[in-house]
Amino acid sequence: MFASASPHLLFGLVFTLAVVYYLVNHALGKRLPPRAPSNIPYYEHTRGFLEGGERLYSIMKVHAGSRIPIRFSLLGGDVYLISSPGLIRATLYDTKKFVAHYARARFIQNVLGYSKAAIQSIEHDTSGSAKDPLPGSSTPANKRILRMQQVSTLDVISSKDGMVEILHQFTRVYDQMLDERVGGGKWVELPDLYGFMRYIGSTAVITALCGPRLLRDCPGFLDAFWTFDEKVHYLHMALPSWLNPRAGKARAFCVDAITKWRKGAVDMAKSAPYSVDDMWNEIWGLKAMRLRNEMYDNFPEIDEASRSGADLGILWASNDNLVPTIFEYIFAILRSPSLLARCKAEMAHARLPTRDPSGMADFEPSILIKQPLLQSVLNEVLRLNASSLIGRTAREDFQVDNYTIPKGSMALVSAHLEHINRAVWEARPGAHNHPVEEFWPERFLDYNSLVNANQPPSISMKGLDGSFLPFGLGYNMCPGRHFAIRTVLYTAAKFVHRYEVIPQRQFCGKWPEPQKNYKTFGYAICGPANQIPVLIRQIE
Ligand code: HEM
Repeated sequence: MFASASPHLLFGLVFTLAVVYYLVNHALGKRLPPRAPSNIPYYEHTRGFLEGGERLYSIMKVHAGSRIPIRFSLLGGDVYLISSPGLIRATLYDTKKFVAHYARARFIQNVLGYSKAAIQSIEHDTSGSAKDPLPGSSTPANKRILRMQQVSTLDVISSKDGMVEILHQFTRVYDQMLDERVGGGKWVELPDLYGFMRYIGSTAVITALCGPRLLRDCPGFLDAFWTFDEKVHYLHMALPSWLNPRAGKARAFCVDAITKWRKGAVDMAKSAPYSVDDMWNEIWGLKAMRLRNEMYDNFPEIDEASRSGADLGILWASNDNLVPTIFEYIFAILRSPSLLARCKAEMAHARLPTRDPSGMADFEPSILIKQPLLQSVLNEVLRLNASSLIGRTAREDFQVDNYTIPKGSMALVSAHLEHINRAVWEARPGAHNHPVEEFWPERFLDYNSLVNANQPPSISMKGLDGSFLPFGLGYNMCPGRHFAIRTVLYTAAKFVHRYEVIPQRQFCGKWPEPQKNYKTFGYAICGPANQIPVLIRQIE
């Protein structure tokens, strides 16, 4: 009875709220942006946002290149899709007009399971995360949680020392696991290259951030983590847990494991003192994880489960984009022998004298990131696969031509839609023969400014401000981007030098055409839809 009555009640309530909202805005004379057409108003778009994946992709993709905001009416309120480079710059660069933390708060409450009391500490902080509080904020310094999160966590991750340490820990674990599983020179069958890389990659990222204990003490963590990852869009809509019990169960499993891990760290730190200068140790992993725990001690209203939910958020943000990007990058160059050869030639500039007794090739990340083709391929992989919806909240009414996005509304920017805007991408020099759907490794190279034909082309991002945004834009853009870019290039350089990989027989020796998995559309890099069975052997 309850099960059948409650959706109708919910629908009735939300419908009434939506009508009131519309009438109030109309009475105030505001002209809202046009509503995205739908066959069944409210239901169709709500369903798209709920189900996420292909359905969400299909209701959004028709608006690629729109020059005015589009309104999606959901049960629960409107959201505005912002498109076109100028509007995107206005939305994402100006933190006085649009702020990130209300969208983040909604995410951590619904997806990460923050308690109501804990979420209030964020909602009541009107000061923003920058050093200087936002104008008009009266939040006292000791309640500036957004700023404290920035300093304890995001600044450490994005600092040079932090980045170097995470990269070091990541590659140490990654290489060791590759060695154990596919080292030794014999052909090894892998039923799915992506599944294999996802397992190794997420083990390495989580160890780099939390040290070895979390995964060692909780062997089921990775399975639960990737199930949670698939359900993020569902949790975000805050529907009753009985509608999708797997989502809540996967999150609860991860949160419990993180709580045990953090309690273990606090206990161990009492008997095995560490240096506060340690950027990484086995107790806490990266310094940021210790600092954020100390920070939460200032906020008694943030209970243990909420702290663990927030830590789960850091693990999610660091894995869900990076891990599929490493795969997509390696897969893109493995599939084309000529591209592989050209990438290897650029990787050679960064090759270091071998330090490893096994003779394993080593590379200098700071040189890899300067190689034009390697960068162009990475940008092209990100262009085609990034799918994040970047959320901001309007602090004041935002006027676009005759339309108003009302104060307090949620604005969304879709990285993917901007990345397939023909008006921008196909107008770039040399791109008229390369439609936006095509993977064109040279898309970001500038052949036009070459003085002579022997000179290698350089990378060009000209005209792309507001159009290329795999890591977001502005003050709140991804703090892990420097680490991510180095990690992808470094891991790929080692992988393609050390291993030979061939597709298994069902593809008759040919690589399958990449098929995208849209399940995580809106949140993360879209990985492959199908399993890719391969044979792999160590050659160096
Ligand atoms: C290819 C890899 C990655 C991509 C494409 C990516 C993309 C993004 C995007 C689009 C955002 C939202 C930015 C905005 O709102 O403007 C974001 C936020 C974030 N990313 Fe990344 N990311 C990647 C890797 C990483 C890594 C490796 C880490 C950690 C080591 C990380 C940590 C974070 C965190 C903590 C946030 C939230 C920041 C905040 O709350 O302000 N990301 N990322």
